[in-house]
Amino acid sequence: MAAPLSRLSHIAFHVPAGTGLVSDLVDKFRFHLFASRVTACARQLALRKGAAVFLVNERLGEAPPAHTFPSDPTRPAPAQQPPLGHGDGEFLYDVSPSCPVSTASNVCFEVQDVPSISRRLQERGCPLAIPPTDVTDDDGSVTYCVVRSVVGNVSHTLLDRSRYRGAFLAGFRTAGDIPKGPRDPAEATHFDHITYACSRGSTRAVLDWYQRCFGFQRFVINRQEDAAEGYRIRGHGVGLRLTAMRYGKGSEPGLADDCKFVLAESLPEPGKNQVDTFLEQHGGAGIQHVGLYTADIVSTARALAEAGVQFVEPPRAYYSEAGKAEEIWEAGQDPRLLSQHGILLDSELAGDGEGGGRGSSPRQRRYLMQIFTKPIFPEETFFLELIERRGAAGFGEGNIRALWKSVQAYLDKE
Ligand SMILES: O=C(O)C(=O)Cc1ccc(O)cc1
Repeated sequence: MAAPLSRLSHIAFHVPAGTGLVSDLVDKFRFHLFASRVTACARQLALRKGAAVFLVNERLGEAPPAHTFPSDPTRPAPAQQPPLGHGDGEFLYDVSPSCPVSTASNVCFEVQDVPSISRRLQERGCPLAIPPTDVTDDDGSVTYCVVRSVVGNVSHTLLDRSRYRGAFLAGFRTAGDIPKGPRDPAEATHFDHITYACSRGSTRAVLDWYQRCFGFQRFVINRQEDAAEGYRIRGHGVGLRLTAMRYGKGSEPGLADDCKFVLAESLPEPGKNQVDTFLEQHGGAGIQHVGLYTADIVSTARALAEAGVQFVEPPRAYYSEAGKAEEIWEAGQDPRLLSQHGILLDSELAGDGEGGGRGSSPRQRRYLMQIFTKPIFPEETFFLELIERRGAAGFGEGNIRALWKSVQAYLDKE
């Protein structure tokens, strides 16, 4: 049996110190800092928005080799004593990704039994980057291990925090204020999906690895999808193969236990290509973007834009394309409002894709709305997305083409 995952815990970034990611997440994306760990060589900050948690790992100064820290007397003493069970030289609960640029490189899952999962992974030929390790502080203990995936620099930390009472993980201190007051207009509730930019021809191996190791199941994201080839979108400058998988059973779209994984591979087409641009500038495959779920995309997009988040602009013709305004009205939305904020809408009739059919009448329109930020690092690599699903579990061709064109326009300008 593959190793069962209970739920997504957080997604970790690795960035050089002083990149401004933490201040952007707090000031622009309205995440709340809630836990921190600082040593002489690393700063680790945990930020939350609803159930979506990012851990930002910043390397401070020169890093000691893993095996000499923390006992090497020639190294400066850590500012905050690392707790027992320190697995890696710099970053607790993670390995340093070999990546020359800022990157989102760890998707961390909660599991029930780390030692038994570690054994199963090793039996399946997956060597562990960090073997089962206990970390203890005054609030209890956490057990974790780290496995490197077959996608570029992506690792997975698997952790059990059932014996931990603190705000985040053992070794971290509580930081920041719990937000009070009225509902946040910039609300987002959880991670909807994580999209990997994969190298050409690697999709099958990635699917097989996640299925073998963690029991992920492929799911169909669009009716036009081919069982063997995935969902191919080609022509008019777009060349993309999408394939999706999930680790849970799949629930109603919009629930927090339903984070999906999307594999994006480029197909040969003339012109610049956002997946290949990512691979080039990131130095290999990795997490290209993360979709943050919101129940009210218009308010969230408005509040984030007012706070300084930069979104890519949809192609000028998007809202005036034949039938687009009608499609938006039929979905119960206002095309003027969506165009004002640059939000894309794609609808499907029941029967398209695989998800969302439960409880909907046979001709009911299901749809999703999306908006994409510009890359958040200096390179054209990682970006964030806001997504609101109204019954649609997959991804529509219209939005993907529009996103592709807007990103291309943005890349061409750079
Ligand atoms: O629409 C989404 O959020 C996807 O995840 C599909 C996708 C994946 C990669 C791209 O470069 C563009 C679109």
